[in-house]
Amino acid sequence: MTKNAKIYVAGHRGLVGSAIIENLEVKGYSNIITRTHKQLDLTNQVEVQNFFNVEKPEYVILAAAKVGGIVANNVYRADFIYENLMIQNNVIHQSYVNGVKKLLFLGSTCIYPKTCPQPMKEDYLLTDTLEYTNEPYAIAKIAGIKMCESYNLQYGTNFISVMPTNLYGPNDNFDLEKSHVLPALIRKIYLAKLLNEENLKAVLEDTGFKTIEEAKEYLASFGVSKNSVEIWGTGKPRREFLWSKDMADACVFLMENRDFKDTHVLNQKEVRNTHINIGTGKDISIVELAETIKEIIGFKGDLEFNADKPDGTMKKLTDVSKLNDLGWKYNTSLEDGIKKLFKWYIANK
Ligand SMILES: NC(=O)C1=CN([C@@H]2O[C@H](COP(=O)(O)OP(=O)(O)OC[C@H]3O[C@@H](n4cnc5c(N)ncnc54)[C@H](OP(=O)(O)O)[C@@H]3O)[C@@H](O)[C@H]2O)C=CC1
Ligand SMILES: C[C@H]1O[C@H](OP(=O)(O)OP(=O)(O)OC[C@H]2O[C@@H](n3cnc4c(=O)[nH]c(N)nc43)[C@H](O)[C@@H]2O)[C@@H](O)[C@@H](O)C1=O
Repeated sequence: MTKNAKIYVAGHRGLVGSAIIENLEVKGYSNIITRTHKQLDLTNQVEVQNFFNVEKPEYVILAAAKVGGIVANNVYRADFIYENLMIQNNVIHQSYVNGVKKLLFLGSTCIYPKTCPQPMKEDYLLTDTLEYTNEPYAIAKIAGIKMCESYNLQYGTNFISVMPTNLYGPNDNFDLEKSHVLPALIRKIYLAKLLNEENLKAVLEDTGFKTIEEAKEYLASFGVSKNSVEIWGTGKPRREFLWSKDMADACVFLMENRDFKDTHVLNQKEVRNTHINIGTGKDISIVELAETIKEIIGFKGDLEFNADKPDGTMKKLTDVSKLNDLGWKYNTSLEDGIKKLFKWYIANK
């Protein structure tokens, strides 16, 4: 990629897209194009076709998607499969039609089987059944990988699929129902601390309610009170977390250094080199994560585990040897990342 190459970053206001824009700008890329969801609905085939016809991007980073935590995935199952399939079908196909030189598609580690051997190697894709809570989303993501693979094989395109582990960072979603665990716990534990300190003005500012009774009732429905915070599930599942800016650095590194034109077929049926994991290679239990966040925020109350909420996959740890062998490693420790995100939340909420 030359520094003035025309690069379209889809989903530039999101957690991943915003980090990718920042990384590209720091590295000197000067011709980045973006559209908000309102300006260009990527589920709309005609709008996407017109956009590509007019703009003719040379490179595409597809970070736009319907994204959410375990409960959002489980409840809004139809939206997750429909919107993700439509977005990726439109963008990947128009990238082929318009001669895009390289496209990066973002999948997720939920594409691997529910009881996958750990750490999860790229080759474990489609070796067993998926975790049910996020099956529609995972199936859409697998379709995206297979679409890139198929276009590479049939049309000689250079479409790269990456499978990032659980991400967190600036512009994360802090919604108490729909977000992922890390931002959810930062916000819940912070609000419990504010209640505990009787800092009611800050509670109202954060929640947007007019009266403290309304705010307390709302927070109680998510298990947040001055003495305790509810943690979904048993706390036993293990997750691997990567700081979004490290993830963005890995994506740009791959755009600059990796060709997926060499996707190849083994024995006429087995395909290798279709996607690559992005992670740290280190995991932590949800109990340990909650304790760490509690310590960083300075909340003295209890953590209460609600086993009526889903645990999801019990362990998701990526094998990152492929990426490490290419010369990329993560930078930010989980503790530093949580401190930075808490600071970001206070400044931007
Ligand atoms: N967050 C995580 O832990 C992980 C994320 N990923 C993947 O990374 C990618 C980015 O996720 P993340 O940054 O977290 O998600 P966010 O929800 O933070 O951002 C998603 C972006 O997509 C845009 N978008 C959604 N629907 C449409 C649409 N129909 N048309 C146009 N734009 C749309 C949104 O635009 P707007 O803001 O304008 O609504 C938003 O900018 C996804 O593919 C996701 O699967 C993979 C692994 C983990
Ligand atoms: C990125 C990834 O994200 C999702 O999968 P997930 O890893 O299960 O994501 P999660 O962050 O929501 O939960 C992780 C664990 O944490 C527990 N947990 C405790 N307390 C809260 C809590 O308050 N909120 C949330 N969200 N989870 C909580 C929760 O019960 C679970 O055991 C998928 O959408 C999937 O498709 C995907 O790709």
